[in-house]
Amino acid sequence: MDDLKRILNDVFGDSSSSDSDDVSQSTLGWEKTSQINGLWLCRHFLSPRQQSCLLTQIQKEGWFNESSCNQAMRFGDLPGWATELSSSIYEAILLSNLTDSAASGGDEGICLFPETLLFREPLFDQLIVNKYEAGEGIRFHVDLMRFEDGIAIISLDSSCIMHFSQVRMGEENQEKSPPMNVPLYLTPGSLVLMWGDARYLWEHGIDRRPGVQMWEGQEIDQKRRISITLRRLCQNSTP
Ligand SMILES: O=C(O)CCC(=O)C(=O)O
Ligand SMILES: [Fe+2]
Repeated sequence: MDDLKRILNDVFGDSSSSDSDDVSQSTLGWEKTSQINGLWLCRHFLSPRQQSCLLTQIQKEGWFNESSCNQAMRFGDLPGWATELSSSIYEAILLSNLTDSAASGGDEGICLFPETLLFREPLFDQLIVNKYEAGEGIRFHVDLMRFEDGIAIISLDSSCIMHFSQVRMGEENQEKSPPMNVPLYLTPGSLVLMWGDARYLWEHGIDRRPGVQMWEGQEIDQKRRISITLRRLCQNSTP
């Protein structure tokens, strides 16, 4: 129990400290997307204070000083704040596996992140920070094969809908039925974990053109959005 408390304090701070808006164990819930294996969302992974700390760190990097620059990439040694973020993700998964019986048990269908991925070292060695202005998104894609399985995405600043669409294997299938499309509502401070089917058999994309970002009949207010994607390069790949 003491170990759990220590991990909780390491990840989210001491609940008796003044940072009372930080997310605590009781609010850290994981949602599984029922249609897609290997896709998990933790809606309240970062508190507002943690989000603004991260945004300050990103601003300090100076990557987006030029308005024409909307993406920064790092390989190998990541900035300290990204390494800390990676540790928080690791510890949050480990903790949830320990405390939430629904997420444990080693069955890949219901586990948050397979242990073979969780216990690799380092967990992540590649970072992409994307900056999207209102109306900007990212086309449907499967992340490049030079990255291993097991990807984490943090959303900051503005909400969006990420859509997942089944990868089409052959033309024959394409004529039969439209691909299944699954929307995922990403709020600031949320964490997405993507592995297995979600990483290889589904494309993901974000279309933020006016009129497209609809959720429960309402259009989402589009502002600047920052995302942090953490991945690991395949061992035989060069950056
Ligand atoms: O911005 C996002 O939330 C996703 C980014 C992404 O899919 C990528 O960089 O491959
Ligand atoms: Fe991606």
